[in-house]
Amino acid sequence: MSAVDPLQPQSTSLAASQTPPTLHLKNISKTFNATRALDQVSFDVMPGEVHGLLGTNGSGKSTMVKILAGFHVPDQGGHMEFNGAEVALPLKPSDFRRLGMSFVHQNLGLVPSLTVLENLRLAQIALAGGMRINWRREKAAARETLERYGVKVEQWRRIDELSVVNRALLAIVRAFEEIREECELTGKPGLVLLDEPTPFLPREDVDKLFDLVRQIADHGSSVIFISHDIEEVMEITDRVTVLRDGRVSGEIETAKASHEDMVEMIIGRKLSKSQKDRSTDADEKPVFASVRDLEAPGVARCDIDIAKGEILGLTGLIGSGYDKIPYLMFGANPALAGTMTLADGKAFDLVEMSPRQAIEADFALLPGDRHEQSGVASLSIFENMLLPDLDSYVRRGFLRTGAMRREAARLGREYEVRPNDPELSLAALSGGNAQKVLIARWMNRNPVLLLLDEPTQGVDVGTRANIFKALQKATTDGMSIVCASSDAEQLAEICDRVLVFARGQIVQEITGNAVTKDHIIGACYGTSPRGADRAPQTQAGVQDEAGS
Ligand SMILES: Nc1ncnc2c1ncn2[C@@H]1O[C@H](COP(=O)(O)OP(=O)(O)OP(=O)(O)O)[C@@H](O)[C@H]1O
Repeated sequence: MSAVDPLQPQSTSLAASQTPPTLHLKNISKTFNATRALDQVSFDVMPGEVHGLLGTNGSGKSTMVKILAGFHVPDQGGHMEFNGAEVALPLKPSDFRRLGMSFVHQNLGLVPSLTVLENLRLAQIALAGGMRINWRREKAAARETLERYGVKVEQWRRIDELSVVNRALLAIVRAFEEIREECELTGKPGLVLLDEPTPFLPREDVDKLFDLVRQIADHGSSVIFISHDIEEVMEITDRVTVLRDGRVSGEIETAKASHEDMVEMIIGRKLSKSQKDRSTDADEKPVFASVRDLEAPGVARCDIDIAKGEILGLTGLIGSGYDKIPYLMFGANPALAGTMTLADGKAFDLVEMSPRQAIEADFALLPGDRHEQSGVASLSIFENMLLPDLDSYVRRGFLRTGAMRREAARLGREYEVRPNDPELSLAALSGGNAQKVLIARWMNRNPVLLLLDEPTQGVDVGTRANIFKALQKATTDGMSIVCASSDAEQLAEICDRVLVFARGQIVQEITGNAVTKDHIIGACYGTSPRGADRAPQTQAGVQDEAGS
C-alpha cells in the first residue's frame, strides 16, 4: 500500500459531494500466534460523531486501538483512510500529529516523574530540540490550556502527586489540545480515541469529561469512546460498533437502541438480571467481624460491623475515604488506630496488622489497581491463579504443575477467561480477562472475608453478571464480602447494605429495599431522601453531611 500525504486528500471513499468519514477502516485483521484478535474489521467514524467501540473482554477493542496508535502492525490486506485520504499501515509516530489523531490509553500515558506543565507541553518541549526552552512561554500556554478546559491543577505539581481524577482529566485535555491545534492549522476534523477513560471517575467528573467530548464533537472532530459502562455509552455516543470475537457483530445508532439492545448486541444473548434477595435483614445475620475506632489518613474514626454471609458495600465520592477501608482491614496499609474483632474472639490491632496475618486468618484482598498490585504480568495464568496455594500442590518436594494446569483450566471455564489457556502469560490477556483470573484466584481460596476494591472494573456486562452470581453463592455458603466501589449500579445489584462515606466518615447506612442505584447516588451527593434510611452511623458530634 503506498502512502500519500494525508493532508492532501487524493481519493475519497464516498461520492465527491459527500463528506468523507473522518476515519474509514476496511478489513483490518490482526493475528497473535494462534489468536485471531481482529478479523476483517471495517467501520467508519463520521465528522462530529462520538462513536462507541464496544465488545466483551477480549473482543479486540484494545488491539484496534493499538493498531490505530501504530503499536501493532496489522495483518496484510487492511485499508485505512483519514478525511478521505489513504493512509499507509502501520501508522508511523509522525502520522498522528499530521492527521490530527490523539489517544488517551487506559494507563493515561503521562510521565509520573514530570510536572503537569512538562506533561502538557511534552511535544512542544521535545520539538525545541537543543534550543533553550522558553519556560515563560510554555507556562503561559499551559495556563491557557488548563483554563480553556476548566481543569484546576497546579502546573508545577508532579503527576504522581495528583489525584486519579486530575490525572485522567489532564490526559484527556492534552489529547484534545493536540488535535485542536492541528485542526485549526488544517481546517479538517481530527479524531480523539478514549480507551476506557472513565472507570476511576465519579459522576461529576464524568460530566466534566462528557462536556469536553461534546465540545470537541461540536467543532466537527470525532471521538471514539471505548467503555464497558452501557449507561455512559448511551449518554455520550451517537453510534456504536460492536466487536465480538474479533469481528464486527453489529452497528447501531444509539438513539434507536435501548440499554437491553446494547447488552444483547455485546454478549449475543439477553441478560436476565438477578434480583438480589434482601428478605433477610442484615441485622438478623450474626456479626462476623466488628471494626472499632478505625482511624487512618483520610479516614476519621468509624465503626463497621460485617455480618456473616453479607455483602457490605462501601461508597462515596472520590476522596471520601471509603476505598481505603479494604486495605486497612487487610493490613495492606497501617491504620492510625482501630481494632477488628471476629465472632470467634480473634482480635487484630489494625495499626500493627500485616497482610500475612490477614492471609493466615483466611482473608483475601483484590486490589483495584490490578496492573500494579494484583497479578504478575510475566507469570502464566495458572501461576497467577494458584500462587497463594502453591503449598497444596507440592508433593514429595515436587510441584505438581499438571494438577495446577488442570485446576487453572477449570477455573478459567468457570470465570470465562478467554482464551482459556493456562500457559499464556497474564500479559497476553485483555484487561478484563486478567481481572477474571485474579477474581478466580481469590474466590477459589474460599476466604472467610473477601475484601474487594472495584472488582469488576473493565469487566464486560456478561461476565459481570457471572461474577455477581459467584459472589452471591459464596455468601450463601457463609463468606462475608466487603466491596468498595464507586459504581452505584453494581452496589445496588449485589449488596445487602451500603455505607456511604463523606470526608472520611460514614454518613449514611442504606439497607433493605432502599439499596437502589438512585438512592446510593443521592446519598453520595447528599440528596438522598432520609426517611428511607436507617439512622446514619455517624460519631457523636460529627455533622451528617448527607443530610445537610
Ligand atoms: N500481545 C498479545 N499477545 C497475545 N495475544 C494477545 C495480545 N494482545 C491481545 N491478545 C489477544 O487478543 C484478543 C483481543 O484482546 P484485546 O485486548 O484487544 O481485547 P479487548 O476487547 O480490548 O478486551 P478488554 O475489554 O478486556 O480490554 C484476546 O484474545 C487477547 O488475549
